[in-house]
Amino acid sequence: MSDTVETAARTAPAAVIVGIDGPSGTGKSSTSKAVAAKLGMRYLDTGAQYRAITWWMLSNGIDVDDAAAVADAAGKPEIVSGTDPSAPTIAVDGADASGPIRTQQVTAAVSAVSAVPEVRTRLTELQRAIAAGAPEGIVVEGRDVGTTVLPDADVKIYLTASPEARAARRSGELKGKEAADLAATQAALVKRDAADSGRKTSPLAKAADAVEVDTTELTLEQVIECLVTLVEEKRSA
Ligand SMILES: Nc1ncnc2c1ncn2[C@@H]1O[C@H](COP(=O)(O)OP(=O)(O)OP(=O)(O)O)[C@@H](O)[C@H]1O
Ligand SMILES: Nc1ccn([C@@H]2O[C@H](COP(=O)(O)O)[C@@H](O)[C@H]2O)c(=O)n1
Repeated sequence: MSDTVETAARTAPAAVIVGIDGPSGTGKSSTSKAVAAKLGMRYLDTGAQYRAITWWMLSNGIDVDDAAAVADAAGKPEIVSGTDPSAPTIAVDGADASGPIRTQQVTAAVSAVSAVPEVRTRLTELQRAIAAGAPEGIVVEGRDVGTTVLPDADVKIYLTASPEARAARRSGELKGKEAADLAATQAALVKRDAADSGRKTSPLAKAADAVEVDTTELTLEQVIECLVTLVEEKRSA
């Protein structure tokens, strides 16, 4: 081995796998993307994949409350995630789905679809394959990354925040668009969390070895800094 190659091998940061879970609106996407971008890692939004399959079900006339029908169709759509943290993408059957998956209709239906075991099996396999194919390391965010998808992840984070803070953040996003009032936003968040935590298969839960970070009183920048420090400690260990 030449000196240059030897030095590069010694100084290259370890490719770590980071799992970030937590309830809706706690800041998983914003912080995961920023941490991955800062550290030169890939980024995977598993929620976008559940939204994508939900959008496909709705677009193809599948009754999302009919678990058997959803299970039968679970293998049909092709879901492709792009993992560049500065421009993550999601495509269904070759078409960009990044806009349609964020509609209220999809948000209202996604918990019913994500509760179906056949859907979870399909997407969990896809998520593991994407993580295994990321030599730079990857930040994967969702609801069951630390408990089920990547139980051997090097760093596990569980983000929380009060329902009031989460609703205020979300209402800020909606301002001028849908003018959702704070109470309705909070009720919708709490309802989705209850469904996601209460399902039988792989519910939203904190892994026993996850570090819990309450972001209620923290700015986005403070959360990013905290997570970058945790990942860097692991990479240099
Ligand atoms: N610590 C913070 N302080 C203030 N605003 C924040 C903080 N973290 C995130 N936000 C803002 O809150 C909103 C929700 O954040 P984000 O989409 O990252 O949450 P999430 O956990 O991924 O939500 P979901 O699970 O519903 O996709 C965004 O507008 C984001 O900019
Ligand atoms: N690992 C995951 C990730 C997401 N879900 C389901 O998808 C919904 C949408 O997630 P967002 O992060 O985009 O809000 C979420 O409410 C869950 O129903 C999941 O089950 N597992």
